Amino acid sequence: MATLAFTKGHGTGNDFVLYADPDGELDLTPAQVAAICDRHFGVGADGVLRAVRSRSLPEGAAALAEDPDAEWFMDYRNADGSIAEMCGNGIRVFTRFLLDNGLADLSPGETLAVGTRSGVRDVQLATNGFQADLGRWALDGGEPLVRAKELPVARPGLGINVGNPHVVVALASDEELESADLSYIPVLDPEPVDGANVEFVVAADPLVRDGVGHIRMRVHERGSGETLSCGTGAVAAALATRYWAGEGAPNQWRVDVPGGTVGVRMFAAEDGEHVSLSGPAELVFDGELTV
Ligand SMILES: N[C@@H](CCC[C@H](N)C(=O)O)C(=O)O
Repeated sequence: MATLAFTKGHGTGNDFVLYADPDGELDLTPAQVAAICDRHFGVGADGVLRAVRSRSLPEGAAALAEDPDAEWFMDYRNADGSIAEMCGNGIRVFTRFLLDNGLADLSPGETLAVGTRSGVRDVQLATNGFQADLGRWALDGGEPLVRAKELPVARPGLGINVGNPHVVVALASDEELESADLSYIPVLDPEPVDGANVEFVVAADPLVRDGVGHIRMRVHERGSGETLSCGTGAVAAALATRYWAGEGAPNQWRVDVPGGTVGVRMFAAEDGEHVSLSGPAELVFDGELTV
């Protein structure tokens, strides 16, 4: 038995249990993660974020090779204990956790390099919290049909990879968005080998105002179920909507999710187009667990 000092935090309602494990001594099992995330018998969360020094875990070697400044690695687990490559809301909450615990510094205009399983991601302070450069993205995963409970017909989705896999589906109205029952896992046909997070999106009316695109979204996350927000999902949803809107569609987006609002921006970088995500990050309380 060990004592685990943890912090509960969230980004637009996507909530996490965070703990510092600088030397990589407390790698929770999938069953332990699932027990901690259980909303009735545990702390309750959509996932667990372990702050571990990149030099202290095998995946950290690739992060340090990519950027020697990536001292900290965000070891992310979904609520069911499964590993995911990336978490867009998580990286902002992770950064807040590092800063508030004196484990890292970040001044305006500076960048904090964070190791993740999808590569090193650069985080900066932003007016609404933090902004993370999620790097390159790809139309990847085809166009599976998506069936969700309470939606009358199957819809074509669009597969997008932003470090982790997503399928984005356009719905016709807010009524459709609200009536979808996401307590059931959406059925994808064909089913991606590694599964996918599924985003249901409705365009605001007007879609673009003052050069900023505006959409509303709900999500069913792989390994966590319906959540109040998914940062990488918001990024995938904005990318898919821009793709569907065609030429002239904006590179800046506001994405409303049940837990709040995040911002998405597409921009040119040396190695091609990158996409960034901005939004709030809050730490709510500290506690101790016996694991
Ligand atoms: N909530 C996250 C995404 C977490 C990982 C996802 N469930 C997966 O399995 O890929 C976000 O804010 O991006």
